[in-house]
Amino acid sequence: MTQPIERVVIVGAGTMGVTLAKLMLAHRLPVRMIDKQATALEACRREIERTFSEHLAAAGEFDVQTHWSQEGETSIIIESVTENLAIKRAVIAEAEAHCAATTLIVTNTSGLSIDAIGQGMRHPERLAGAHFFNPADLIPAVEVIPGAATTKATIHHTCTFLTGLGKRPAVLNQSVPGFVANRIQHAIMRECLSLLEKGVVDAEALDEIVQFSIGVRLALNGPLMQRDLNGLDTHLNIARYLYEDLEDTHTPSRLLEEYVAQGRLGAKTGQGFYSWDDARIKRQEHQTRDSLERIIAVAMEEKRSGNDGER
Ligand SMILES: NC(=O)c1ccc[n+]([C@@H]2O[C@H](COP(=O)([O-])OP(=O)(O)OC[C@H]3O[C@@H](n4cnc5c(N)ncnc54)[C@H](O)[C@@H]3O)[C@@H](O)[C@H]2O)c1
Repeated sequence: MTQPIERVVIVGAGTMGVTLAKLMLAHRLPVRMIDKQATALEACRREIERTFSEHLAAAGEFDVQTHWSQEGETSIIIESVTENLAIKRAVIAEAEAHCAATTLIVTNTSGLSIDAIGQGMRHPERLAGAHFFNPADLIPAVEVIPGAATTKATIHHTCTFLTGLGKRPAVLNQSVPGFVANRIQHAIMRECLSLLEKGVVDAEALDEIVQFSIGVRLALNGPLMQRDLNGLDTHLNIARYLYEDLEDTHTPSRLLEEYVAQGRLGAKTGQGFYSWDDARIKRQEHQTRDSLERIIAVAMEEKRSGNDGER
């Protein structure tokens, strides 16, 4: 990136938009937040002021708008609205109408097709997926996804921007539904739900097994490096007898459908796999953020000290 970034325009002041704004502001990038809901913008402003002090917002580095303004060429636009193709397309069309032909536009979709989101764009070559993880100001990885029309220069620009934010961009070769992280997360959850449905294990025991075995190992090594260390012949021997027994349903689990139909949505409704009250939620949120920071620091230190999977 040769020119300094004039402003980062974040569209969608929801869960992700707020942590994206924190990330940009922590790196001293001016932020404009756009959301059609004034209440979402107010909540976002309050959270930003709480985090960075009122001084920052007053200095004009952060502003909020319900409508678009014309943006300069060196702004970057991050689309982070509701995960709905029609809404995202409409937002991208508005973005294109309010920026220069070369302005970088990235979408934070969790797994919708980049080509489908970019359909109808005048300049689809400057659209890329940049899938952040929640909270975006903390989690290092960002999946970078090209569409069929995305140029190499756009991917390079996206990665340079992300690296400048202290992120670890990882580029996919093509866009597939769910990209990499959500495909793997859902493959794991499909098996977890199947094990619960079959009564093989209870929720507490399942979480205990996964967290303190695969979980702690994955914090330090990706699954492929971990398997290299374990031996691929051993993995193959297990795969030969196990796969015929693994869950391979093409529809969401019955248990999950039932829970959601009953309003059992997890912490936000007080009941999911576990029971939740406000105190437990607060404790967990605080503990998770604090612990994540420490785990990330350990994982980064491991990488720095040479455990980086040279091929
Ligand atoms: N929540 C996560 O853990 C997570 C993680 C990674 C990526 N994502 C992705 O990030 C995106 C946003 O997710 P979220 O969890 O922040 O959603 P959210 O529902 O919390 O927020 C979405 C915001 O978009 C706004 N919006 C909707 N239509 C709009 C429009 N036309 N113009 C302007 N604003 C509009 C809504 O008012 C709302 O404030 C989604 O694509 C989601 O898949 C979410």
